[in-house]
Amino acid sequence: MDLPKGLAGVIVDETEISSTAGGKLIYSGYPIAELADSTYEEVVFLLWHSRLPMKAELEAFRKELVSEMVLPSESTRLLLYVAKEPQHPMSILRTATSLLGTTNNVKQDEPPKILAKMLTLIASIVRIRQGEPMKEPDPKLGVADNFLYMLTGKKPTLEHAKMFNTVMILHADHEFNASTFTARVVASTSADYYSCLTAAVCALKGPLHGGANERVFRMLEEIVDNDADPIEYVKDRIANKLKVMGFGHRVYKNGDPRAAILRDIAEKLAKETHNEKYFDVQIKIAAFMLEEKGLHPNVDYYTALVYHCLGLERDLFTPIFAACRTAGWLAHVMEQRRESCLIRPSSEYVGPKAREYYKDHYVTTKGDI
Ligand SMILES: CC(=O)SCCNC(=O)CCNC(=O)[C@H](O)C(C)(C)COP(=O)(O)OP(=O)(O)OC[C@H]1O[C@@H](n2cnc3c(N)ncnc32)[C@H](O)[C@@H]1OP(=O)(O)O
Ligand SMILES: O=C([O-])CC(=O)C(=O)O
Repeated sequence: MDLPKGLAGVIVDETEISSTAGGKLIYSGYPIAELADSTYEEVVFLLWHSRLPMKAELEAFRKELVSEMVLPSESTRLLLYVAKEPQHPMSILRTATSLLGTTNNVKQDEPPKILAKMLTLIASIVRIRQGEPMKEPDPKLGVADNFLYMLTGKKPTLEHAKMFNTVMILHADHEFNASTFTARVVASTSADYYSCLTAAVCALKGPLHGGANERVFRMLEEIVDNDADPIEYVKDRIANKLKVMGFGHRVYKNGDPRAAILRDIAEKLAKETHNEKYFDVQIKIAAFMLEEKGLHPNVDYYTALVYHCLGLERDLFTPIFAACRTAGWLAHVMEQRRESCLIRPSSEYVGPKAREYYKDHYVTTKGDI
């Protein structure tokens, strides 16, 4: 049977949350380029309620999210223990997400609290690692602004906050990507929110999915630090059958609509923070990949440089992606729960047939008796 590998192109269910049909990304009907100027909380509201919030609703939602950006003391205590270990922050996040679901006072939490606490978890991992005290959220700021503040310990400028809002919005959802689908499978068994999110974090961690952004910047550093020729570097990877991280996409074969927006932000920030050397390398590699392989940059490619220019360390890039995508994961978990239908596909068995155990067992154990 000719099966589509990795479920490529297979429509497994309906969703009202987002669509990539025709290579265009929309959240609940709105084109991503229009939403990019919004705030993260407005977009989260849209993803969760299928409509834009009224002014008062939005302000109440912002306040609720920001006020919940503190961790229960049990989580902080355990996090202090786990986050001190020299592990990748994505591994710590995996454990910490699960941990969040075991502390009694958040067990029954609803999505706004869970989202706020996921952002705080990631900021806490950073602050603990740096041996710095946690910053309290500023009740006057928005969610993305506060998240950036808590990550870096510095109040962001208006322009940086706006850029970070855009990045968070662009990462908030992407229909049935691998981590979201994972969350939906877990949700379909009626498991709790934290089980769904822990599973989603695990799926996002891999380099073919969310783990690519960190590897993009590792590549840029290797090239710049060694004064290497970017094209020779990439040619070498391709000759060795290695992927060039940040390129290609399962659904966008003619370009990722988010990449153009992110490219502009990366260019502006690179100029402002004197990181043009990385941006120049990115432009050269992007031109080569298109020309030679017909592959376009995906969402991870320019985001890596944006995060670097905002002062964020390379191994935080994927956890920050997880923070942004938590909004989408929760939207899909809620939608899947409403459906209340177990996801359990079928497979075609291609292993050996019609074997006889007693006969084979006699043969395999004969020599041992
Ligand atoms: C948030 C996100 O998850 S966005 C994706 C982030 N991941 C990355 O950036 C990792 C690099 N990219 C990839 O591994 C892939 O492009 C994926 C996994 C994202 C998409 O994979 P698929 O849709 O299955 O495409 P597939 O892997 O079949 O690629 C088709 C062809 O392009 C090649 N190709 C695809 N991406 C790349 C790449 N980044 N570098 C080099 N070659 C590539 C494949 O080797 C394959 O070539 P072949 O036909 O000669 O075997
Ligand atoms: O949709 C996908 O396959 C990958 C993803 O999560 C994204 O591009 O945001």
